[in-house]
Amino acid sequence: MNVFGVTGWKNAGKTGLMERLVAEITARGFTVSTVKHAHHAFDVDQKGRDSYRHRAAGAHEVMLASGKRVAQMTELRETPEPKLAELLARLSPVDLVLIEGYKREAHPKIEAFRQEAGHALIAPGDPSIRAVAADVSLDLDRPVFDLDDTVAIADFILREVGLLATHAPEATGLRPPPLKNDCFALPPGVNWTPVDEALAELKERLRVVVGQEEVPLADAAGRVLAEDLVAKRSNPPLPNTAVDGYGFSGGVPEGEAQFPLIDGRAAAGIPYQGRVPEGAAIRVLTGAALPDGVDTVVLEEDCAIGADQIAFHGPIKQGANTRKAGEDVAEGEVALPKGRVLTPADLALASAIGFGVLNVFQPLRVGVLSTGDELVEPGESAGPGQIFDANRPMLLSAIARFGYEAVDLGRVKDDRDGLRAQLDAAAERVDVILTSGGASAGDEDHVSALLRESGALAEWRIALKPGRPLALGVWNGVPVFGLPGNPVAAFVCTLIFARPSLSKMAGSGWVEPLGFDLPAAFSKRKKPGRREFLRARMRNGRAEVFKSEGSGRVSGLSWAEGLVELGDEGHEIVEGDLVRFYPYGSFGL
Ligand SMILES: Nc1nc2c(c(=O)[nH]1)N[C@H]1C(S)=C(S)[C@@H](COP(=O)(O)OP(=O)(O)OC[C@H]3O[C@@H](n4cnc5c(N)ncnc54)[C@H](O)[C@@H]3O)O[C@H]1N2
Ligand code: MOO
Repeated sequence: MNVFGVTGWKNAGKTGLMERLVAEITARGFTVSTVKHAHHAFDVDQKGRDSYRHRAAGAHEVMLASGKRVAQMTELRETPEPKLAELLARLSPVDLVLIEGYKREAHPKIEAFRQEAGHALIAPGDPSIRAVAADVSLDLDRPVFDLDDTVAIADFILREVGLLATHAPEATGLRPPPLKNDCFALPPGVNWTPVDEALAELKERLRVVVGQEEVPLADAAGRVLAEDLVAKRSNPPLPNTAVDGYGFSGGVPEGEAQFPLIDGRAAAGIPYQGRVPEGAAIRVLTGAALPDGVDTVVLEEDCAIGADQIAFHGPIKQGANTRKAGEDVAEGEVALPKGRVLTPADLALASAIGFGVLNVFQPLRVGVLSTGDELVEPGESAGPGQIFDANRPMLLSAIARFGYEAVDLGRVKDDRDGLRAQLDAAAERVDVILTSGGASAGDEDHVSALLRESGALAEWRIALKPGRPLALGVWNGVPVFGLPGNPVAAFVCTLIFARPSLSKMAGSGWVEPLGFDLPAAFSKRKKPGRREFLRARMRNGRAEVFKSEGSGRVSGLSWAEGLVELGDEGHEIVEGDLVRFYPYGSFGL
């Protein structure tokens, strides 16, 4: 049963909060029960009443019933107070049990807090307190709600116990709270952030931003498991035969062997009901559950088969040609971990262990927006100073390849109000926004300016080529990756920074590309202090790089089949030296 507590000191507003929560949550269509811990000698009965007299006379339990309600009182007398778990077990099933008091029990709770009551907060020393409902603002490592904001508190509790996903009227699913504004803030004083440091910051600060939903198994390929998949059933469920042949009990020594055949057979899905006597054999077909009295099978090709007996040459080991129950997966075993991106083979496994529906994360919706006065749509007519939007189709298709829902947010001019309106609208529709252009600090770099204005920008100047200016911010709770405008820089930043970040936000955890070392087919001198990615491809076992490193040269991205990474330190690469190559496929493309 889902359980959530309301705790707090005396006069902190617990009972009022309980009352409002019960009203709010039942109004949303859930059934709610409550448990309250009271002081020692509480009594709901009154002296002189019939029920009181029954008790006083020594009854163990007194049940009082009418057409409207039933009350059951248990006199504990000398027996110890029942534990909370025992009390919960007595309640009829409901969607949620709210518990008032029971501070020391480990169930998740919200703490009610009123400043004027004059007590210290319990939350800092008690991890079971998941949030605080207070009449003042507090600086805490947990969510703090206004004590009177019953709607938000109810949302929080329902989300915590997993009820928002299935019952929310909008059916938007279980949605975690938005990311905090400061989630991309860089430590003060940092100017050029090394790539690894930037990645470590993102890995540390980002978390899952999507809700959960249930989907039929057949539609689950590519989706992200939202919980460990625990085998409901062993695979195989019963010991069975791996071949078509004849089953009997025990091993057979070297030499000729004969077994009388009994009537009947065992086939997959059609078990043999009786017991096979010791010394006799029975016809079995691949996949059939082993009948009682059978633990070994001889292949039919190895047998001479008569009307009522078989003969073959031993030896045959006991257990030969059979599969043990659960030899593949045992019931209760975690077959696939939470966060797994489901493959076709995983669907076979999930089905084999008893699942028809899977609890997955809702798809991450990633919006892509291009910025720049100079941009026109691909294929349209372009003036002399105009260029075709190359980034948007590239980024949208990369997002789709990563397995997310790519949302085309179009183009926006270098105009702050227009961009603001676009971001506002986008934040309603998507979980993450990727913009390109306007990320550095020029007069027309409105993305960084706006994010700065919203107070949630970290302009990361990354020690990276290409892709130096990366503006990270949070717009109305939605993370924004302000990618550089140059297509090569936008692409590299997407693969190196956005991809693992998106994976973490989508529930599939931080991912790292798998590269390998190849002898260079080029030579190059590189200064220390920043990492470089070169457009590259593998030919004849060596890494070739594109003839130019220009960050606007789209043709090189297309020519390449991957990236060569040159580390932060200085390099003097000559042909034949090993360099690290990452095929595009290792980035999920
Ligand atoms: N004074 C400085 N100038 C620049 C710096 C710097 O540090 N100081 N950094 C340079 C680097 S490195 C890059 S990368 C770019 C990134 O600048 P922005 O993100 O502000 O991008 P824009 O200026 O808007 O555009 C740069 C370039 O890319 C073209 N572009 C933009 N969007 C698209 C698109 N959707 N499709 C195709 N091409 C696009 C745009 O026309 C520009 O040519 O800043 C350098 N400058
Ligand atoms: O990021 Mo810029 O493209 O390094 O040239």
